[in-house]
Amino acid sequence: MAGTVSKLAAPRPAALPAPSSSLRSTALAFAPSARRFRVSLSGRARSPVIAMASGKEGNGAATKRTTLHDLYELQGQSPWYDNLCRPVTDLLPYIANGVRGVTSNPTKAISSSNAYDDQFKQLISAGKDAESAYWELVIKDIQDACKLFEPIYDQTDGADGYVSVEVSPRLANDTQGTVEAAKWLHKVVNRPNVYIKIPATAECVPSIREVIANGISVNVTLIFSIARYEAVIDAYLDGLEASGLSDLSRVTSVASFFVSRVDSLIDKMLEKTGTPEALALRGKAAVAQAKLANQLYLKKFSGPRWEALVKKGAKKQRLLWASTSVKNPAYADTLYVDPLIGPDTVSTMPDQALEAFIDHGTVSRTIDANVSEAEGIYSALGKLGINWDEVGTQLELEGVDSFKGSFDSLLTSLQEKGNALKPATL
Ligand SMILES: O=C[C@H](O)COP(=O)(O)O
Repeated sequence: MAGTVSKLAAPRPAALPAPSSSLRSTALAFAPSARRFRVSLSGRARSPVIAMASGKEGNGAATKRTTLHDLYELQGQSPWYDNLCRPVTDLLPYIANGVRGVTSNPTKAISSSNAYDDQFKQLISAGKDAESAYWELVIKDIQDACKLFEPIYDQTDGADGYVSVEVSPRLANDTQGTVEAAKWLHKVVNRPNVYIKIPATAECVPSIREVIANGISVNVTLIFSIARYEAVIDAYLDGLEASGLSDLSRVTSVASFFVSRVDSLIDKMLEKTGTPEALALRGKAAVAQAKLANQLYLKKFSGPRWEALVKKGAKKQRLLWASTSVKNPAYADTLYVDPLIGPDTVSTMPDQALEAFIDHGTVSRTIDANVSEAEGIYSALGKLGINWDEVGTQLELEGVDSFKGSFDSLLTSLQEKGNALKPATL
């Protein structure tokens, strides 16, 4: 059973094109009852969706229309897939089922799969060191994925159909290093629909401004608080203004606001407080803050300053909901998707969230519903001692540390693997 479309759903905006028929021809019949994740030949956990896409269970039937198509066509929200790994052609059925962009985590992809082994061996044999080899593996995936999403990018005149790749997490506190890395990555990937991912750390907010000013499209990641989100929007606006470009239509950006991690941390704090009032607010902080972020977006992308940029073709920096998979099994599995639906937004979902939404998500405009309730929750949490800026700082530190940690450990393991290969191959 596909998810239901709300009777209140707005009519499809005329400007939004239907999914490409060529993309939709890929066979996939989603089976909501097929909950088991399988292990593919590459060793990576695959969802039933992917298994069918590989042809092992596909029946060659026409693509089934899903709630993902409704999400975009009825509500103007772009569903993206929060997972990019080899073979990149595994993305085709996702695209056919309504996915319109992809966020990547190369460290996770490479460390959990043996599909990179052959290219890695070739690179080491050719004399590359482990870190150069890492970037070549990443760049190949990103270029291949960009090609798959190019039709969406073209159909939407550069508004959608992006593939996002991060600069080295080791640079998360290095303003100029991040600028140089972003320029390099943009140049070597050399695709119009790549987003260079830069973290919203205090040090990298100026990098965002600089990279945008250089005409490079950016996915700003690791945003956890309203205060930092406002600084990110300002960096985007400043960068557009500083660019000197007469046509701003090809410099775009998404602001990745992390959702579930906010609840994970605040829930713990509320449990520590332990009062009935505190306990009643568990599972409510993340969505409330996200709704308020959207209010800020509406305010900042309006008025004379923004209108002057629109005259030069500027596109709004869309809010992208990240960290959308539910961490507390007691919560509804679409908790971080259903209440955050609205126009000109993106929701990037890993397999579990994507499948839950296809199966029983509700397509209805929710992002600007119950805003005063969200304000009430935000302020009640403040009165209970939750300091939103401190929550943002803690989550940012944890996020940066975790990305750096996995990057470092992958590079160590690639170095060991490379050293082990050398005697046999050189
Ligand atoms: O979209 C964001 C990242 O993939 C992180 O998600 P996560 O908070 O579920 O780890």
